[in-house]
Amino acid sequence: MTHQPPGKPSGANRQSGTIPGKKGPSPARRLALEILKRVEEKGAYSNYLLRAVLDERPVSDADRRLITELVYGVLAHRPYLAYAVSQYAKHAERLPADVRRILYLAFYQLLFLTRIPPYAVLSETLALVDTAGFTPLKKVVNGILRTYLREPERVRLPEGDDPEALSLRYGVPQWLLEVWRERYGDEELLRLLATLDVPPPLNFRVNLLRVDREFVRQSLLDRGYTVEHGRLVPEALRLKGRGFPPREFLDRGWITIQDEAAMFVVHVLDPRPGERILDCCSAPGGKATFAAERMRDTGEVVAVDVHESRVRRIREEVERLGLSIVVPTVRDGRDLPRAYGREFDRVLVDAPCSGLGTIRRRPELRYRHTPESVRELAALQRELLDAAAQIVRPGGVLVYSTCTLTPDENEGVVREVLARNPALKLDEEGMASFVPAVLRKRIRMPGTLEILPQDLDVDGFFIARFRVW
Ligand SMILES: C[S@@+](CC[C@H](N)C(=O)[O-])C[C@H]1O[C@@H](n2cnc3c(N)ncnc32)[C@H](O)[C@@H]1O
Repeated sequence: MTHQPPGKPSGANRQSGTIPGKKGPSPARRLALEILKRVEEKGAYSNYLLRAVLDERPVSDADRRLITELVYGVLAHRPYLAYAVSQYAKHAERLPADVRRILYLAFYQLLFLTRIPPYAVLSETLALVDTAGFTPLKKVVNGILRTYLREPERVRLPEGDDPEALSLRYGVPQWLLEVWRERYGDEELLRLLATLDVPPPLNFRVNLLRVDREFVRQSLLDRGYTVEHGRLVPEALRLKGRGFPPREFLDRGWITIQDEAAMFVVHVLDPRPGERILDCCSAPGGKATFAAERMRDTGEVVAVDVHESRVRRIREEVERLGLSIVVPTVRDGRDLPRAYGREFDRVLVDAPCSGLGTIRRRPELRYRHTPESVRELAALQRELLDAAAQIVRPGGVLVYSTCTLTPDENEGVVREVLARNPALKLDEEGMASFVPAVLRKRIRMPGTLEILPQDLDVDGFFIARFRVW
């Protein structure tokens, strides 16, 4: 996703004339279009959908990489691509949504993936217009692309650091840029944007109940993977680039794909063997199952989620990992005090949030949220925390985490919940004991921690650790 200035097309690409595109489009472009449509129209998460599609369709490694690059790139740079298309099409907004998507795919390749020759982009795009059922619009699309090839200088990446330029250059909405600039200042904001603009490593944890981390690392090295140790937790490994670990490692329950900052949340919760833990928003079970692994599968982890279909995912994960102490439970987290007394040693509220710390993996989130949706999520998070605080045993631990970077959620929620729950205290010492030196500067409110992607190349996360008295 690194930005490159629009490339000048070669002479061969400037010729106009017959419309290419007699062959069918490559499977990569067809699948990329299908995924983009489902993300935009059905609200699917791009990272889950990509993984599912790539799992079920037989595509080559090269195509996997291209599909991933196209889907993430188009989702991340939609405003810039829309602006680029509008420079060559008078009424682009009147084109059917699928044809616009096809044009975004084309312009993403022309502007960002300059290794793909423009004539290949042209013929692939026209073939895609055909198979998508828009043959009558082939001439229009051909005209738009050929005009670009003749006059590429009409579209320019804006320079300068004003919000409009940054927004187009990095694909982050202006309201969010303002929030981040106010919170982090100019320098840190630019570091954050630069990090969000490059593909993240793929992190996963090793199930130490089944296999040793070094064994997994060595097995991957033997198969030609570039694999490193994690930087925050001892169970973590990371793959460089957009590679994916072998399917059988997952099937055998050896590993679980999870960002390292998410793993770190479980370290801060610090569940111990034999304890009773409740995870109040737990699907698909990433943290609940990690808690069980760290508890050596003794004690109990009640894994609650409000969505039945998502609780099914927890069950599948529990089975895959061979765990016995996780109890998947369908319930609204706000109703917990009706079902339980003050009986849990530790409770985790890994709350539904705007997810803006994960936009490298789910680029679409940046355009799904607004200041209003953030405020609504913050209100839900407060309710969930209020309820969770009532089922922690006296002296027990409550952890609140999100994978987002907005102060209305996160610190804003902590402040309000503290103000109305005298039984809750931020656990400043406990939190500090988990935080490595490199992250100490991110403790703004003692007892809480904000992790930024540029710190350790992980997702952006917020974690607060409370004691309940
Ligand atoms: C950030 S995700 C949890 C991720 C999970 N902890 C993990 O590590 O795999 C938030 C979850 O909250 C659930 N959720 C949303 N509203 C809820 C509510 N009122 N009560 C319980 N769960 C809720 C969503 O279904 C979603 O699965």
